[in-house]
Amino acid sequence: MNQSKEQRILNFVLQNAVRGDPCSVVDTIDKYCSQKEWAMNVGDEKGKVLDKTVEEANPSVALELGTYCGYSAVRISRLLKAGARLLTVEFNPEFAAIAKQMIEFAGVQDKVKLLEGPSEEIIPQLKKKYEVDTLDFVFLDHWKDRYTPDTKLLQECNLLRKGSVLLADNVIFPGAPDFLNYVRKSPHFQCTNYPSHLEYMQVEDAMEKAVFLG
Ligand SMILES: Nc1ncnc2c1ncn2CCCCCNC(=O)c1cc(-c2ccc(F)cc2)cc(O)c1O
Ligand SMILES: [Mg+2]
Repeated sequence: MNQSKEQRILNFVLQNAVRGDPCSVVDTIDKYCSQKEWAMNVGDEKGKVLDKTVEEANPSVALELGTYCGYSAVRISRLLKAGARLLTVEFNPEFAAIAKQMIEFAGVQDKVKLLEGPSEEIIPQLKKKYEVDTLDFVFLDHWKDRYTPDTKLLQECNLLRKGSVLLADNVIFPGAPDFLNYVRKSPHFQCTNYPSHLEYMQVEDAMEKAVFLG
């Protein structure tokens, strides 16, 4: 049975990156996906915006919606302080299996907890089952039409506190127009737009930061 693209990406990392070195894993995925096969990792240009936002937030507890191959989970967790943790949610079992291996190869498995399932099921479990009080940082990179309902769900579940930082990928392409509308119109969020480009392409894209005001 021939391999999936995600399996080919993982194999390229296992053969070319340095085990235990998250930066080399990130760079190796970018090399493969810019030269061989496009894939929907956040990529290096938007990845630099992600890095700056994570460093500014300096989260103790971070959530990622949409793990895919683990590129942004490795990218985020390499910046976390000692004792901080990233919970990353993946719906697709094949992607989750690839991401688990990617995270372990990068050596960040002690900082990252991979949760398999749909975000709408996992979010309501975060407090009781995963011992989360509130989230300091949330990276939205899953189905674009889930950004708004899941943001509302995070609020309803009291998972946000004054200063919690949401960062959303792809608000231009593929686009998340209702999310932009929702957070920009809401008195509970302070929004900032970061124009960029779709990963590995010259297509316009952007990230949106929405800080919860309480
Ligand atoms: N826990 C959960 N709950 C719900 N859905 C969940 C989930 N966990 C995962 N998913 C399911 C998300 C599937 C991937 C989401 N990301 C995307 O769909 C995405 C697509 C593009 C793209 C751009 C140009 C093109 F021509 C084609 C595609 C680029 C991106 O940066 C993207 O992030
Ligand atoms: Mg994305």
